[in-house]
This record gives sequence, structure tokens and C-alpha cells, in this order.
Amino acid sequence: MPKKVIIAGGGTGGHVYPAIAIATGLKAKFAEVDVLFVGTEKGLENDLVPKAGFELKKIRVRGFKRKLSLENISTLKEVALGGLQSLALLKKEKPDLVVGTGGYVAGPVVFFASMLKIPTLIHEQNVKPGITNRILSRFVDKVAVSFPDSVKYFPKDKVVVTGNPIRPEIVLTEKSRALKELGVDKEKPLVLSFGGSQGALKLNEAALELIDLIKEDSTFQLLHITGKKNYDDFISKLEYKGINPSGLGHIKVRPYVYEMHYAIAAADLVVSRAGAITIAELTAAGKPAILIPLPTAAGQHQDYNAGFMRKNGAAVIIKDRELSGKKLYDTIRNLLSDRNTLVEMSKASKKLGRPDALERILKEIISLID
Ligand SMILES: CC(=O)N[C@H]1[C@@H](OP(=O)(O)OP(=O)(O)OC[C@H]2O[C@@H](n3ccc(=O)[nH]c3=O)[C@H](O)[C@@H]2O)O[C@H](CO)[C@@H](O)[C@@H]1O
Repeated sequence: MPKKVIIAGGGTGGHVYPAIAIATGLKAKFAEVDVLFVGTEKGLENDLVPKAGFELKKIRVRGFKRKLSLENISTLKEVALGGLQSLALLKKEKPDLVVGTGGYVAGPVVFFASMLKIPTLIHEQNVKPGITNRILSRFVDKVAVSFPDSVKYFPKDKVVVTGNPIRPEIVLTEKSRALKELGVDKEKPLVLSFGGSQGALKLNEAALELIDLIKEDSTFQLLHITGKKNYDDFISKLEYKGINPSGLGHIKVRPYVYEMHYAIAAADLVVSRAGAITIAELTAAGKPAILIPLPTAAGQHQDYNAGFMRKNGAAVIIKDRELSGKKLYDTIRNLLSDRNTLVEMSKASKKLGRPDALERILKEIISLID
């Protein structure tokens, strides 16, 4: 009998990309396995899941505000509704396994699956786990974590260190091919900058200043990703500064890059937020980084992710409040002009990579289905 796996994960790329990596890995190994995604109406899953060739069912879930607020009363209604929808979906689909990769949607789907005695696995991407996964860990069968430092947060008998599953192309793409695909000059180093899957306004502000500093001439090239919703505003601000973005050969600005494996493979240095999947991709590809952890991330979890990279010599950190175009420019110039440090950082980064993470998670999944 063919098996059915439900993967619940959504909201941002950090939850959706690992879910897609798991689904694609499962299908590659067992073509007969049926994989169904559960997400919400608004998240990035609506764009990425159908593109990856999977079916997406949607339920209505919202997160609670961390502070006491009236809005939480209406959220409570949504949560109850989301619970009922999850239950109905699980009863209808009768999956053999439910995997949760985070985001609000994973909460009710994984919780009710465990109540229905369906085998469950959750995956935690960050060094410091979120509250939902900590609560869910009491009910699920397996907890896959991405860093040894996360083990202490979960029940000992359930937790296993697998790493963050990433798209295989991230490791498989040759730099020379990537440079060609992106149309960048192979003689000058390329700096890739982006603020996770949504883009980051603060990083965009710094990038605007940085572009102003390097527009005439530069020792490096820049590929800056603004995030889809910030792109038009970014371009208007560039034009206001008298800069025509399409007229700059050594600077490229994009709203979003679907083929991120080319951007990462081509880069000599990466500037980014400290999202867990970004870090997993950079380390798998052995890229040195300048990280600007998002200060408002729940429980400061990006500080922990970035701290892990710095502790191991793979990244330098700029604090969000200290970020400016000039600071970014100086930090980039210093690193690019110090070849030895850059090589050491690349090696350190590569050492932290876990290219076998997907295989490890698949092994856990298979043992739960069997
Ligand atoms: C604001 C917030 O709470 N962010 C969280 C979210 O981050 P976010 O969704 O930003 O996730 P990550 O930084 O972990 O991953 C971003 C993903 O988007 C991809 N990408 C990005 C830009 C682009 O143009 N194309 C593209 O494909 C990257 O290659 C990567 O695969 O989930 C992560 C994993 O739980 C957390 O660590 C982050 O703290």
C-alpha cells in the first residue's frame, strides 16, 4: 500500500524550504510515497510549494501576540478553527506520518496528529528552539534538531541531531557555472547580500548607502536581493539618488532569486540576516559571511545562530543598531583585502556544513513509517 506523508510548515522560507527539501528527498527515494503540504493562506508556501510540484492544503491559523492584547481574543477563535480544520484534514487524509517544520501551521496539525496516534516528527532549524516546537516535543515521536547545542531543550529519548536539510543544488553547483548563469565578471569578487526570504528593511537601507559608495567604481561586485515587497521602493530610492540600477554593470538588484544556488555558489562573501536555513546553505557551500542578526527574532534566536557561526570562525557579526552603508562597506573591504582570513573563514564555514542532513532526516522518517 502506498504511504502518505503530510508536511506542515509555512510562513517564511526558513520553514518552507526545509519542508520542500524533505518532500523532494522522499519522492526521489520512494516515488510511490504521497506527499501533501499543509500551510496557510498567506505564507511563502503558496508560491514555493506548487512551484516545487507538490499539492498544498490550507488551514487558517494565526500566531498569538507575545504581549497581552485584545487581538489575542480573535486569534483564539482562529486557533480553535485551525484546530478543527487540522482534525478534519487528518481524518480525511489518514496520513501514515506527519512532519512539522515550523511556522504557526505546524502547531495544530502536529498536535492533533499525535492525539490521533499518527506517528509524528518535528524539525527545529534554529540553535535556540521556538516555543511551539518545545511544547510539541512532549507529544511527538521524534525531534530532529540542527545543532548539537539544541539537544538540551528536548526530551532525551526523542531528540536526534540531523542538521538542516537544504536543496541539493546548493552543494552541487560549480562556481564557474554560477558566474556564467548570473552574468557576473569572474575577475572581481562578488558580494551577495540579502535579508532572508522576506528581505530586510534595515539591510536595504544600508545597501542603498553602500551602492552610493561603490556606484562609480568598486573593487567588488554586488548582488543585492531586496525582498519582493520592498523592491519597488528600493528602486525608487535608488532613482531618487540619481542612480539608474540597470545602468550599473557591477551592481545587480533583484526582488527575489529562486535559483539561490547560483547566487550562493558565485559569491565570495555573503552579507545576510542569521536565519537558520541561510546559515545551513552558506556552511554547506563553505561561504564566509557578515551576519546582521534580526534583533526582534523570537527569543533572540538569530543572535544564537550568528553566535554559533562567529564562535566557529565562519562569520563576523555587525549588530543591527550599528549597521550602516559605511560600516558595511568598511567590513566588506577589510575582509576582501585580507585573503588569508577569507580563506580561513571559508574553511571554517565548510566544516560546519551538514550536507548529509537530508539523508539523516529521511532515515528517521522511514523508521517512523515502517
Ligand atoms: C524573521 C524570521 O523570523 N526569520 C526566521 C525565518 O527566516 P527566513 O524565512 O528568512 O529563513 P532563512 O534565513 O533561514 O532561510 C531563507 C531561505 O530563503 C532562501 N531565499 C532567500 C532569498 C531569495 O531571494 N531566494 C531564496 O531562495 C534562502 O536561500 C533560504 O533557503 O526562518 C528561519 C528558520 O526557522 C529562522 O532562523 C529565521 O529567524
